[in-house]
Formats: sequence, structure tokens, C-alpha cells
Amino acid sequence: MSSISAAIRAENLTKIYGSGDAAVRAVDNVSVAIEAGEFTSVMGPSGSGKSTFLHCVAGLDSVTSGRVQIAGEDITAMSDAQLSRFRRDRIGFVFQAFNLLPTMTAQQNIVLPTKMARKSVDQAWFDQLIETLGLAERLDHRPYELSGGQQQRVAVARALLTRPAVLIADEPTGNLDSASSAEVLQLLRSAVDDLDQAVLMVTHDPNAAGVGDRILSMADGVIVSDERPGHSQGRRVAE
Ligand SMILES: Nc1ncnc2c1ncn2[C@@H]1O[C@H](COP(=O)(O)OP(=O)(O)OP(=O)(O)O)[C@@H](O)[C@H]1O
Repeated sequence: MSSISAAIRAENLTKIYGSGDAAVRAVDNVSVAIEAGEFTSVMGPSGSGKSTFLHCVAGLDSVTSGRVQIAGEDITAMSDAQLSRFRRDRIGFVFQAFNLLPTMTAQQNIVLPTKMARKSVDQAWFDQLIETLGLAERLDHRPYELSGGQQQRVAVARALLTRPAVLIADEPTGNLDSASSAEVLQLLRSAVDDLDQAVLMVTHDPNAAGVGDRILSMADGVIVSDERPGHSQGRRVAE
């Protein structure tokens, strides 16, 4: 785990909701490094802290204590304005609800974050993404003219166009049938293999998690196992 290459580094990350008797330690002193070019899934029972962990790591929620670094930058030390700029420029998001703008075409949705960042679209990268994601025939369609799987592919293209340091996916296949799920997971897989992205995905689905390289399992706010199913050196984490 070299500190230079880690896409995400959480150090003693703790998130407590509420206070006094009502306090909930949703994430409890978690330290983990996630490397670039790696597809990591977070699993665990409902209430184990997966979403809270993901949101803290992505700068969508504040931390109670500890630090989060993305691509070497400490996001827990940033002001709100710095953080929203950083999120826009360096973090790609894919959610269960596709969150596409209904009045815009697929193409307009994909380039929207780049335009909002007042950057010009890298046409070669756009073309490569569209090719990889199989969206060439769909660019002029509006979301309601696309299947769920196609909408999620548009959301993945939108997330990747800005070349984020990390792609954060929260139950990205939660609304999809099994064929579309497999397709979207394969796209996330090729984002890692062909486009060298780091992907961090929360999922309840063991099959979805199995597409990744590494599975972090959470229980009661801590990571209780950290395994690489394709490798023999999967290990239990002693807390
Ligand atoms: N905004 C909040 N205010 C108070 N408590 C919260 C808040 N968000 C989450 N929690 C609590 O923190 C704990 C972890 O919740 P979290 O949503 O991170 O779990 P999860 O593993 O993602 O669950 P699920 O799989 O059901 O989405 C739970 O006990 C939950 O009730």
C-alpha cells in the first residue's frame, strides 16, 4: 500500500450521528487504502455503515474525526467551496437512481458536468467512452427513450468523462434487471481494466461484488473482512 498510488485513503475515519444516548457510531475508526486501478466493493448488512462510509469518503458527508485523502489530497481539511469543486473535478458518482436530466439528450447529460466546470470536452476521450459503453446509437435520445441499463450507462459515461480520480457507485445495479446489471458491472470492470479508473461500489449483491477485485465487508461501522476473491491471499481483518 504505497501512499503515492492510493486513490482513496481513510485514516481513523469515524462518523457519529446524534449525541448522548442517541449517538450512533455509523463508521467506527476505519482505516483503509484503496489503490488506483482497482475495483473495490463494500458489502455488509443493512445499517452496517456502508453508505455512511461511502458518503464520507466521497465528501458528501462530513466526518466526526479522522481523515480522508483522495489522490493524495486531504478532503477533510477542505472548505465547503473547495470540497464541492474537488468533488466536481475529481470524483465521479453513479447512484441507484440514474439522476439524468429528463429534458436533455444522453449526449447533453454526459457532457453536463464538464460544461459546468467550464472545461472543454476532450473529444477523443468522449469517443472512447461512448465506444466502450456502447452508446453511439443513443446519444440523441432522452432518458425516457432509453432502458434502465442504457440510462445507467449514460450515467457511467457522465461520471467518467471528467477523468475522476475515483468513481463512487452506490448500489448502481439496484434498479436494474439481471441482464442490465451484468452489462453495467462489465462497464465498471472495463473502466478499471481499460481506462485505469479506481471504482468503489456499495452493493448488497454478492454477484455484483464478485465482479470486482476486492470486497470490504462492514459490520457495526467497522471493516470486518478485506478479501480479494481472485487471489489466495484474502485475509480477515483483526480489529
Ligand atoms: N442521517 C442519519 N442520522 C442518524 N443516523 C443515521 C443517519 N444515517 C445513517 N444513520 C445510522 O447509521 C448507521 C449506518 O447507516 P448506513 O446507512 O451507513 O448503513 P448501510 O450499511 O448503508 O445500510 P443499508 O444497506 O440499509 O443502506 C445506521 O444505524 C443508521 O441508522
